[in-house]
Amino acid sequence: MNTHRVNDIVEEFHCNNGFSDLIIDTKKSAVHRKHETSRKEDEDQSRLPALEAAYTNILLHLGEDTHRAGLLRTPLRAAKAIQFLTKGYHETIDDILNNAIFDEDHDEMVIVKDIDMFSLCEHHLVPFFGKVHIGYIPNKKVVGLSKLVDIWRIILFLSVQERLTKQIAVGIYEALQPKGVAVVIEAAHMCMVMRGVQKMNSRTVTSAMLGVYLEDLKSREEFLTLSQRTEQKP
Ligand SMILES: Nc1nc2c(ncn2[C@@H]2O[C@H](COP(=O)(O)OP(=O)(O)OP(=O)(O)O)[C@@H](O)[C@H]2O)c(=O)[nH]1
Ligand SMILES: [Zn+2]
Repeated sequence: MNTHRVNDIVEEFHCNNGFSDLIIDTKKSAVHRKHETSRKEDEDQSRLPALEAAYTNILLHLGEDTHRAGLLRTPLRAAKAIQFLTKGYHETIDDILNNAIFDEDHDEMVIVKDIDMFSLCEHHLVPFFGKVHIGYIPNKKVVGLSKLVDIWRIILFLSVQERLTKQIAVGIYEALQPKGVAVVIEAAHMCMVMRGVQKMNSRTVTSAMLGVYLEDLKSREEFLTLSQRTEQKP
């Protein structure tokens, strides 16, 4: 594998996207993490009144009566909901994977597929959602399978599907240093379903490949075949 090439791709990704400290973090101590979590909870709390006021304003500009019973607590609820739906800003792939990486002499492909995902389209602030398939080829280290599923929690923020796909691949690559990482996302964009072109059944498929998946066609094909295969139910 051409390690330099992968490192260049990873570095370029950080430079172009400017959120290296968002998702790919250097190893942090547990105490540091706890401290950061409570600092971010305080930050969220302090931002609630402004968000609440903003939602009141939106409702007013939609011509709503913000004093009617059904809407009285809506701005606060909506403010808390948007904070939840963007809570990925506060967590990193390293936070999720780091405690469950262990030594294992396994060098065959591992695939976890059909992971439910939700995110918000940064153009229209509406959801896109679907499935993530993740494959990696270990390099003496494997990660707890449920931790890969947990990645759905940290991809809650404003994004576009292509960037998000690469972000997951780069995050796993940096945390696990495997021989290769492959990520595919298949998602429906509500901005194309509920408005715009109104295509109910359109799906967007994006992929990101790093390490051996970049150069070895067989590994890439094996991942794509296995991740797309629908199992027959007994
Ligand atoms: N590449 C990419 N495009 C996206 C994603 N989410 C939304 N879009 C597109 O972003 C584009 C924004 O285009 P604009 O013309 O600026 O906005 P718009 O007038 O609201 O576009 P329409 O959605 O076509 O009505 C649209 O083509 C959307 O379909 C995404 O994750 N990736
Ligand atoms: Zn959109």
